[in-house]
Amino acid sequence: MGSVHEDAASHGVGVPVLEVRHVVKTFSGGRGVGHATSHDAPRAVDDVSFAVAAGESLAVIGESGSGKTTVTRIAFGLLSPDSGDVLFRGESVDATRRHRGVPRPGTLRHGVPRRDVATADARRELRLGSGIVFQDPFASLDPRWRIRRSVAEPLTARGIGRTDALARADGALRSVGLDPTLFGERYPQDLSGGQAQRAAIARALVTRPRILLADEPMSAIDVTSRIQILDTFRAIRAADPSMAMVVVLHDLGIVRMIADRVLVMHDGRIVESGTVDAVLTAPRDPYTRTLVAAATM
Ligand SMILES: Nc1ncnc2c1ncn2[C@@H]1O[C@H](COP(=O)(O)OP(=O)(O)OP(=O)(O)O)[C@@H](O)[C@H]1O
Repeated sequence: MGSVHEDAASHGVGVPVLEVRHVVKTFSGGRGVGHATSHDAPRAVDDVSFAVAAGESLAVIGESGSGKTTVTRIAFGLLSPDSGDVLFRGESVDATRRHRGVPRPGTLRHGVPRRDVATADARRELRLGSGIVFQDPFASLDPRWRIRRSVAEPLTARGIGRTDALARADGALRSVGLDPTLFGERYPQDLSGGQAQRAAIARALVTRPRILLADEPMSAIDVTSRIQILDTFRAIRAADPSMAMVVVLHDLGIVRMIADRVLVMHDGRIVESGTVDAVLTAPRDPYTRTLVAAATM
């Protein structure tokens, strides 16, 4: 494979956990009706490539509407790209579209191109091997369920027995600083925003994912609880140094505290990427300079 993105190559060892290659996404109401309306809409994501290595924490920053949520949703299999590919642990997740109509000799198995079988497997692996934390913690916690049950649910959904799953849920709650005897039996509405976000993180971690996505995990949380969320992210990285993280953020101070590397997006493209130190202390791109200057005002 000669086309591994330079970020992955420069970062070093082995196959990246997650790799995004030349991803393009346009949102358009007019697609599929025979008009060329999709050409009129700007690309929400425009030829974006990046890779995340095991143990690495990558921050994605950029102004509102720059494409951060769209590209990370594509990377984590929540949305399909128009073109490009996503690889989870070296296996293509989005190859079906790219290779459709170009069956290579010997790729048929029971009438299904083998590529499609591999892609379906890779999609499943991505789903099982990733954890996702959203901006609003209450969106990922069922209001009818006690916290312990919500945290255990990704395990019971994978066929793990209830007793085992609840014991592991208690462990996950402890790992985010929530005492399971105090919080496990509560309902989400009886938690503060910060506590609920930590419970949502516990739910994302309970399956021991290889990679965690957090999309603006602190923006719906009051300022005092943000410190606890920040500490939680640091603690979970320390507890599992091989887990990779992708965090969409807008606060550059937080980027410094929890990320190793940063991607800066602008109008659907990556305008700059590198180590947090390099990008935030000596930004090369004019747009990044504006962001950094605004943050230090
Ligand atoms: N479902 C959708 N339908 C139409 N347009 C969309 C949809 N989702 C996103 N967009 C558009 O795509 C572009 C990128 O949006 P995206 O949410 O990825 O940006 P963002 O950088 O995450 O912004 P924010 O920081 O405000 O969350 C924006 O112009 C947005 O309006």
